[in-house]
Amino acid sequence: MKIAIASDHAGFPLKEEVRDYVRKLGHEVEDLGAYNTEPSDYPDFALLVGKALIAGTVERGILICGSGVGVCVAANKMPGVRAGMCHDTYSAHQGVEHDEMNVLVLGARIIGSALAYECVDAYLKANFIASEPRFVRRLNKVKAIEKTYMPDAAGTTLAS
Ligand SMILES: O=C[C@H](O)[C@H](O)[C@H](O)COP(=O)(O)O
Repeated sequence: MKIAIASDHAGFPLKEEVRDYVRKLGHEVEDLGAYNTEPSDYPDFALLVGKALIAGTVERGILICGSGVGVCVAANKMPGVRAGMCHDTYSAHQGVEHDEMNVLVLGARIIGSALAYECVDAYLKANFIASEPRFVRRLNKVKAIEKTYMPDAAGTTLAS
């Protein structure tokens, strides 16, 4: 798969490790920064990953900040982006299988790299279970909310 990864300064050390790990798994990774620990603003990086998803240049995203909260909130402001903060492997695969999560969010000040790798593994191996009507019904409801409250974004959302 093609994956976009980005972090702010707080997420930078973990982002470097996760990026290398994802490449080792055989995926193509687009590293959208940050490129050092100089103080930066997490929305800038959430925006870059969201834009790559919306443009269709990547299939999935990974975002990292200090807690994970900031990039998660910011990414979910973009149509078609379904970001979930997962610090356990169950959420990391279930979020894709049930909710078609397309951005995995990690908090670099919360988890260590070993658990982060396992979460990334679970996330990247998982697929949305489109044959399950209840998951599709719920996802369509999420999309309907998006359409209602982001009407100006109609047409810019991701194809699912
Ligand atoms: O949710 C926000 C993120 O965790 C940021 O990474 C965090 O606020 C950065 O904190 P500081 O500017 O104190 O390094």
